[in-house]
Amino acid sequence: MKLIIREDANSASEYVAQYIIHRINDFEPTPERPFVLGLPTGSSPELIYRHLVEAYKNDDVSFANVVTFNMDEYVDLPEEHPESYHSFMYKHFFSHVDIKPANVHLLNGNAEDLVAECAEYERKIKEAGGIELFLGGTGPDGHIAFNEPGSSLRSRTRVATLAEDTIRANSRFFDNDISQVPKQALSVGVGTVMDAREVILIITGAHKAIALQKVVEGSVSHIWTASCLQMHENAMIACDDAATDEMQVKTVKYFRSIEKIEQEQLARTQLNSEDPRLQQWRGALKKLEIDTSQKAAAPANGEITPDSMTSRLHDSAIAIDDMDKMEDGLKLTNMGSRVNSMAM
Ligand SMILES: N[C@@H]1[C@@H](O)[C@H](O)[C@@H](COP(=O)(O)O)O[C@@H]1O
Repeated sequence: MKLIIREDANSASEYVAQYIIHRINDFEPTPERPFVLGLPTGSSPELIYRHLVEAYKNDDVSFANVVTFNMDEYVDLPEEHPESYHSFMYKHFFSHVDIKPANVHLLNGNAEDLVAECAEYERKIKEAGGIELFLGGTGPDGHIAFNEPGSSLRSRTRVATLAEDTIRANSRFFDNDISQVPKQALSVGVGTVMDAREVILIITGAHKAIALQKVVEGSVSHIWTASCLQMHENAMIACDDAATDEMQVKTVKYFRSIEKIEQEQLARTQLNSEDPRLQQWRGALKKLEIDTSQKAAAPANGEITPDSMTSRLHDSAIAIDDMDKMEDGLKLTNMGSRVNSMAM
């Protein structure tokens, strides 16, 4: 599992949005081979949707060949209700991008036969070739989708009953009136999420700190269902500083160091592949010869001073055959300043 930590919710969300954009663009989806994206609702992903919409408006990404499957929907709440997940998705995302309505999939919490609706949803996911990337959030009790504490880690799409904590947390969307919050929902299962080829969770805010700690540092458990990610081979959690409040400093440092090393490696790879001047420098270095016969004699007292080192460097005649043909900035004497300017 990867843990990406950013200063605040906005930068964590921006990171996730950029990541999704790269994944879609690299995939080069077509109508025959669409990118299949799993999507969540909730306040945490709102900022991600805002960044995705902005990127679409800037022509950085298209959703024309993206197929989506949402995680969950309340049971018995009319689709047009402002707090239904149908309304949420159109309000924050679908209405603002070029996604084709036929490519959007949301569970129907008003279906006559809810069990058949769930089975059909699983069938459609399979028919679409499985989910390439499932984006999710988590509740303060560590649930993923509506897989409340105690849900089987192999569960599939089904009717789920909301836990007291979730009803209380979601009452903020229903005039803080617990009695208005639906008590059941249709939800993809933990197993459905785990089948995705990649899973990303966004977890932000100090109120999610215990959940994040349990999910990352605790054991895999059906009580904190998002901990299932520990068993996924391609999972990432993006969080803000506040959400790491309950984690061990050692864990936070470790995940930060992984990201730092990856960034350094990436910068090096980009430098190698993109800068033709570096290739030129490499080619020249291969021809580097050191003529030790011309080295200055060691001082009688054997002491090596900065002065004697400088003269040795000159005398030892580092020869680069085509040095004259190189751009000035690439000559060894000038490399120090170049490396900094090329590194980022
Ligand atoms: N079923 C949804 C979850 O999928 C979501 O992750 C959670 C967190 O929501 P928020 O981001 O608003 O805290 O809310 C609901 O319970």
